[in-house]
Amino acid sequence: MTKRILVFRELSDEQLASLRQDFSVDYLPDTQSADEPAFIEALSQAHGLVGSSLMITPELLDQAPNLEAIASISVGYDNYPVDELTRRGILLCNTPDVLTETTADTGFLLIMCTARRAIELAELIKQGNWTSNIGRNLFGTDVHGKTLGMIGLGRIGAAIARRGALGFGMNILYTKASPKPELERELGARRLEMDELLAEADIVCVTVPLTAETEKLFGAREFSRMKPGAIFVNIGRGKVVDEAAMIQALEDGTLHAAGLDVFEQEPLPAGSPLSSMKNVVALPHIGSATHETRNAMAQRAVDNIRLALDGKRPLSPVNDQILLERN
Ligand SMILES: NC(=O)C1=CN([C@@H]2O[C@H](COP(=O)(O)OP(=O)(O)OC[C@H]3O[C@@H](n4cnc5c(N)ncnc54)[C@H](OP(=O)(O)O)[C@@H]3O)[C@@H](O)[C@H]2O)C=CC1
Ligand SMILES: O=CC(=O)O
Repeated sequence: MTKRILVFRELSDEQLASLRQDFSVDYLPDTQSADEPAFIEALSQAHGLVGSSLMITPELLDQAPNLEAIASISVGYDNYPVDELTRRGILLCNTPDVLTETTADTGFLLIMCTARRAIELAELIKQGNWTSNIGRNLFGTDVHGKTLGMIGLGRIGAAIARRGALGFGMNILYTKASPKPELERELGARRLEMDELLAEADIVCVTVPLTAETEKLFGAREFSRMKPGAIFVNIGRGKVVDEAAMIQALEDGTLHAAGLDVFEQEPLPAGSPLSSMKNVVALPHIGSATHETRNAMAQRAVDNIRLALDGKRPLSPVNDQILLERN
């Protein structure tokens, strides 16, 4: 029997053709919500799913009696009910590593743009308002030589810290990660308690995944413990931060500026104060959004789903206890 795959994000022609050689493929790359009838119809037949960003609920899984594997085109998997997938024997795969450096570039872009007020000052020119020399009121702050506090020091966190330490001579602090002796040697990184890090860091950068433990990890209390003039960057997930508390901290000056690629609700709702605050650089979740990296992520997902549906070990399984139980 030919297995069916529902692909709900764009793949290259070559990737799609390679899947079509061996599987029956339903291709719905423009799916915006898992409620769409065409998606539900294809889901009811699917043995495999390939896509990203849809909230997959247990109720939705009830409508997928044949489902064996999901290949997410993302490294984060907070939109999947992992325990429920495992209970049902459905293998979940993600795309670690291939997006690490690109996402770290975006993290550093946020650090640079926020500290040097690059977007705000570029707008000055676009709006025809560069009429005299820039004065102190528009100066930024240095990045080189400053202290970078990493919340999470996994793949992406380490890649950002490396840019900071080796490229910009920054001091690296970290918390919310197990000890990393190699990075401590390579980068001179120091592991501190959260409050100690907040008191020392000039720039705080969030790279932890969204989990039950990290949800609203950052709130009014944490912002109030940051150094005056410090900058906050979030490249992890929006819900790790209490967004209302962050807006309040930005408004009352507790927090100097923020660089954000992720938000509590995405797309950012029209009218969110974050879309118009001068001391905020907000990007539309573009951490990994380059041609090269999105293609590599899609290829990883294609490879993962093929291996999983062939009964082999995928390249990057999330709930690989299923594979152990099978053997
Ligand atoms: N903005 C964007 O476009 C993108 C955002 N992301 C986000 O970045 C996150 C991190 O990716 P990546 O660096 O590859 O992941 P890793 O798993 O390599 O790193 C996660 C880091 O967070 C730490 N951590 C702290 N608390 C927890 C917890 N409760 N559960 C799990 N980890 C915890 C880990 O600690 P330890 O070192 O002890 O394991 C680790 O240092 C993704 O999950 C995703 O949410 C990813 C890609 C693009
Ligand atoms: O947010 C992106 C991801 O890959 O996770």
